[in-house]
Amino acid sequence: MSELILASTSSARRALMDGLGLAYRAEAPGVDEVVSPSVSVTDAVRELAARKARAVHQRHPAAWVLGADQLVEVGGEVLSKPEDRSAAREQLRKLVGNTHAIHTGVCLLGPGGQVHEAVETARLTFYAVTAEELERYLDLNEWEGCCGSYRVEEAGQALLERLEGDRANVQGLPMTTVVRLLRRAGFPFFERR
Ligand SMILES: Nc1nc2c(ncn2[C@@H]2O[C@H](COP(=O)(O)OP(=O)(O)OP(=O)(O)O)[C@@H](O)[C@H]2O)c(=O)[nH]1
Repeated sequence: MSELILASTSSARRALMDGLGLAYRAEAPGVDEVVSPSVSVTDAVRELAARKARAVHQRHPAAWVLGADQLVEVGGEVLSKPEDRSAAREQLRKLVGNTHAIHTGVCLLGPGGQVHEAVETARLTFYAVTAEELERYLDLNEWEGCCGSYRVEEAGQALLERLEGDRANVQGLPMTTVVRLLRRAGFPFFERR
């Protein structure tokens, strides 16, 4: 099977792929993540995942390349990664006591131009916590590098009242879907090394 490359700088995405046990390596996509504001949030993550995969696939056309992109949607607003603590505070204020959607686009490009792609959505409801509790959570710095300013697999799970969907999707890769795409592409699992 051709080499598998994860077109990502995300440590959370690497951790999820490590768990799968397939041989792969990661490479930064190096693309700008700007899309037209007129594009729907699901089309935006689909396009950006494909853009990241294409950028790495152009450098390694004989490989399989997996790209992903994630955005949060709440009250009609789209959130990505916060620039700083105050931006993270603003994001979390919108999420607490509310239900938001996390959309993740994934795109798997193959050596012969094969394309397998999907967009997965999870819905999360957060407890209505006090401003003081929110400051304590911000002090943990879990907001850094995270779309929506929280980490569902770490202390941020204490904000989570209800989750509908794939928990791995919230972390950065909807692994149920990633496995489906990899199986469609013919990847063998549980190979003896
Ligand atoms: N650990 C963790 N990371 C999260 C969580 N929610 C979102 N993220 C991260 O937030 C980031 C979403 O932003 P993206 O623009 O899709 O990805 P990125 O971080 O720029 O990384 P690239 O794949 O290189 O584009 C990803 O790195 C996700 O792994 C979470 O609950 N836990």
